[in-house]
This record gives sequence, structure tokens and C-alpha cells, in this order.
Amino acid sequence: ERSFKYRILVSVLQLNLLYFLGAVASVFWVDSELGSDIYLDGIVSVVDAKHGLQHLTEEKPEGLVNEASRQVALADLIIINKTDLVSGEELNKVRTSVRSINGLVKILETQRSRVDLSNVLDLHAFDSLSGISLQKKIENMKTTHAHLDKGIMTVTFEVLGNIKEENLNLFIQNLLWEKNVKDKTGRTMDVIRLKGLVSIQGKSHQVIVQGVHELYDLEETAVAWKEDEKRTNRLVLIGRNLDKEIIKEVFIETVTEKHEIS
Ligand SMILES: Nc1nc2c(ncn2[C@@H]2O[C@H](COP(=O)(O)OP(=O)(O)OP(=O)(O)O)[C@@H](O)[C@H]2O)c(=O)[nH]1
Repeated sequence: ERSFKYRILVSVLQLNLLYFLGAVASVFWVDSELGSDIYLDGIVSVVDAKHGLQHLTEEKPEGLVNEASRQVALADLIIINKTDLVSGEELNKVRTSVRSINGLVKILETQRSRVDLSNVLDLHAFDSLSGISLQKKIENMKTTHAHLDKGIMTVTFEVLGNIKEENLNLFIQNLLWEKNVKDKTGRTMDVIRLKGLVSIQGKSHQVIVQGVHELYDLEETAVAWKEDEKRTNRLVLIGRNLDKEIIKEVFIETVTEKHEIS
């Protein structure tokens, strides 16, 4: 009976943690700005190689997010564990599914969750130090295709030119707060994670954009725009009902003034 109660407790805790993962992340993130010793380094999720695919593909009633997919969408690092229990082909499927949801995430594959701690700590996924690595990642990544039915996916796009900070805020707030950006069929675009590097008018350095659910932040990085470099804005969005072309159009309309696009 004791172990049964313990199991229920663990399940409730896990469920709550799942439910509030985004909120918890937001609290630590904001807290770091208040000068606390605690800061949000990055979000790590563990995917079970044996059952992960089943959880990721589980159908939820219309409108509800599959929680396993949401955890993958939020993560900066995914540990695919129990690789000894699956074939190379099965592992490949899990990896492809994870990647189809989150095009930016770093993936480690483990047995008994054994990891080199240097791969898990100091991710700096939320601060301006991640500017350089984010730049490389964004440059190389492509928009994913909704691999899992009605699933969460990653879209990325690039728009040349300088943008005004107030216009960028407007774009992000429409997307995350007002939720008035819709796809072709009128469904609200639901952004779970947002990352980007943008070129703000009057700033000599690249600015990093970070978003988790409704919370977002802009921070100047240590990466300066070079004299001969084309100033550009690259955004990566992870979520549901995302349509790259529509988002890009809305971005251009909201953020850049026509004469500023080169
Ligand atoms: N074969 C194998 N077994 C593992 C591995 N990692 C953990 N286990 C075993 O799997 C069992 C369940 O452990 P986990 O899945 O890590 O535990 P958990 O996430 O708290 O379990 P749930 O809450 O039920 O998902 C334990 O008996 C572990 O010893 C692995 O890499 N390979």
C-alpha cells in the first residue's frame, strides 16, 4: 500500500510539474533578472526510447496539447534514454520524431541516463551567452514538417534589414499575448517556444529573443554586427498550427517598414 501511495504521489508531482513546466521555467527566468543566485540555465527533458514514441503520438481531444510533445517542444536538451531496449531502427524513429517537433534541441542518447555532466550543465540557453551558438544553430536549421499528426513543429524564417524594437514587441505580443495570428484555416498559432537573433535599429550588437509560452525577453548579445555584414533577423518558433509563410508575412508587415527591407 505504501508503494502504491508513493506511486500516486510521484504521479501527481510529475503531472503538476508537467503542467507547470512552462510556468516554472518562467519564474526562474524572471528571478534571474532580480539578481537572485538561481537562474534558468536550460530545460532538459528525458524521452524513453522504448515508450517515447507512443507518448509523443498519443491522440488528445481536439484543442489539447499532447504533454509529451510539449515537453519536447520546451526543451533545450533532450536525453533519449534506455537506448539498449530498442533497435537502431526504432531509435532512429524516436530521434526523427523528437527532431520533427523541436528543430533546435540538442539530443543526447543514453543508457541509465548516464551523461557527461559537461553536456548537461551550463547550457546558457536563456542568456545572451547563447547568442553565438544560437546563431550557428539557426543558420543550419530548416523548418520541420509536422511529422506527427496535428503535431507540434518548428518553423524558421529570415528577413533582412533593421527593425524597430517597438515593432518587434508588437509582433511578438500579437503572437504570444493577443494570439491573433491565425493559420490558413483560422486556427490560432500556438507558440510554445520562441528563439531568435534580430537586428534592432540603433544597436551595434545582435539581439537575442527568447520566449516561453507568454513570456518573452530581448537581450543584446556580445556578438557585434560587422561593418560589411548584411543585417538580418532570424526567428525560430516551436508550436502548433504554425504556417511559416503567414508568420513571415505578418512579421514583415508588423516589424519592418518597407523602405528598410533590403
Ligand atoms: N534497460 C534499461 N533500463 C533502464 C534504463 N534506465 C532506467 N532503467 C530502468 O527502468 C525502470 C524505470 O525507471 P525510469 O523509467 O527511469 O523511472 P521513472 O521515469 O521514474 O518511471 P515512470 O515514472 O514509471 O516513467 C527502472 O527499473 C530502471 O532501472 C536504461 O537505460 N536501460
